[in-house]
Amino acid sequence: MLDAQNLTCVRDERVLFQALSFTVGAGDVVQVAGPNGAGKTSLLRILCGLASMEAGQVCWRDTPLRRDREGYHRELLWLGHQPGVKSVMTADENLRFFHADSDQQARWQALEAVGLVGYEDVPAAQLSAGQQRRVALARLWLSKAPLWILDEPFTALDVSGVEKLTQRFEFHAARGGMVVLTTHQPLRPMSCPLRCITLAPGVMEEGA
Ligand SMILES: Nc1ncnc2c1ncn2[C@@H]1O[C@H](COP(=O)(O)OP(=O)(O)OP(=O)(O)O)[C@@H](O)[C@H]1O
Repeated sequence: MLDAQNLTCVRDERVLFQALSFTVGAGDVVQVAGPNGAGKTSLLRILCGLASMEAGQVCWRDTPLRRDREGYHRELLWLGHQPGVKSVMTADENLRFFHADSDQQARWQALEAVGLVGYEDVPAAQLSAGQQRRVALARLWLSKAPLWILDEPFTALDVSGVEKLTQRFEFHAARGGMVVLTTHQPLRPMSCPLRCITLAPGVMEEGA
């Protein structure tokens, strides 16, 4: 469904990756790994159509992104490595901002799923770093997008937060969803196919 074809990315005259190809199919979870500066965020932003590349193309459902960006973005949920919440808004208002068609019950259930019962009406600025991250991640319980591209979603999460999120990935994949994520920590064995693409200077590997 998501098809990365011969991607080459150069930043500051340095080749981050070259002729990188892979596909992400229904039910796949793909981890992009590599040391700081290897190009993980750059790759994710290219996959989202948010950054340029020197060569290659990304296709979604056999169509190059440049031909139907709007259609692609309707099927994509992208969470960058910042907490991704608006600090003056409450947790509930943040979810309503991104999912205007959601009802309050669904939003509160999403907040409950990420362990934020009792924090629905608290401004994000008054939440801890991990709680702010959980507000952003609550979108994964509201979104109907089949493709999730997530940059370091585990950042600032405690052990229970990591486990809730991992279970959510398994749930999503079991329904034919797809997840592409970066993380510096190993993922536990999952009930769905998990692949790893490792970026490192001069190395590009794909492994199980
Ligand atoms: N817009 C840009 N302009 C110039 N250089 C950039 C740009 N974006 C990224 N880079 C450079 O590309 C390299 C890769 O950055 P990137 O953020 O993709 O790495 P990363 O693997 O996600 O790193 P980290 O694990 O630290 O998050 C870095 O050296 C960075 O300075």
